[in-house]
Amino acid sequence: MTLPTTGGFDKTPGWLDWHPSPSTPRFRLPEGAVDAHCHVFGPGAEFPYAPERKYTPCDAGKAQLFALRDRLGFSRNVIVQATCHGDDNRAMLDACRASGGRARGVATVRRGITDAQLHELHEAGVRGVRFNFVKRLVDSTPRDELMEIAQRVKALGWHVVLYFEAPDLPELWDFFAALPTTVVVDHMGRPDVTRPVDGPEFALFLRFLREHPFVWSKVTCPERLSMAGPPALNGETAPYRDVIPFARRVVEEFPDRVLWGTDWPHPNLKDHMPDDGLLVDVIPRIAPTADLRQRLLVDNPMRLYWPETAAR
Ligand SMILES: O=C(O)c1cc(C(=O)O)oc(=O)c1
Repeated sequence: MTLPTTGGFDKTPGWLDWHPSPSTPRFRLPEGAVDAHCHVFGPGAEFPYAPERKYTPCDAGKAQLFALRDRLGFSRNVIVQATCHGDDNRAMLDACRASGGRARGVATVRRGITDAQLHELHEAGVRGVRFNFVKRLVDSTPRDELMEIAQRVKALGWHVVLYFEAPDLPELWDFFAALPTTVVVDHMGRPDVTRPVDGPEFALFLRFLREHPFVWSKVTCPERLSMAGPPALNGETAPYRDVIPFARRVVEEFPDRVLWGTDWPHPNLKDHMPDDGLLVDVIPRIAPTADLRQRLLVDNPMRLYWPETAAR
């Protein structure tokens, strides 16, 4: 068991480190399953955190990520650029390159990036860019710049990953709807799960998916969205009961446009750090049939990130 380092950086006060000894999941993942949302942090001594970051994490490097992948039973990872690295994609690219083709990436880029640099990212395994609208994580989201980037990456066959919170969807709707390529929403657009799953807020998110067939959703982060728990700790077999109906609704209505991921190493959790093995055991509760699980964990992420080898 290795404990996380920080590479000389001071962690944000109250920072929760990744779980040191996740349990082996009881649920057996289908062959070829993809963890389609995870991050690497540093290590800070090799890949320093960005000056403009809003938090300083513990290190969570590629070796730990690949060890977790193997322990949980995943075949592949999609590594999403974390905001603590700004638009310095080196840690994520290094992990993709070291994965032997088993990791693809989602980058953060700015307008000044050249075509040659974009091609370099593609060579390393990047297949998307992330636009972040969560105010506690980024300072600005210039829409003309984002639209320009979206147009450029469309030409490479990439998609756009969006991170926003449910109350902001009405205001962002038209901009999102105008994006020219496939769109993947992080963490179901962060619904308030104390509200009814049939209520107006989540209905708007479902309508957004229904009216825009190019929009996908990650059914991720019950540990982040849950208000009532119980947490995925100490062998709990039915954690995060309040989030399950939301994720299940999305999986059942849009089975070909959903992705699942661990969100390891779970940045900015305040309350508890989940046991990632127990988090994997949530999957059959949100995707109750083998067919839904095959699409969620294998077919959909393969189509988006490894289209050259996807079966269907
Ligand atoms: O909610 C968060 O704090 C969070 C942060 C990041 C990031 O810093 O990139 O990514 C996530 O998926 C979630």
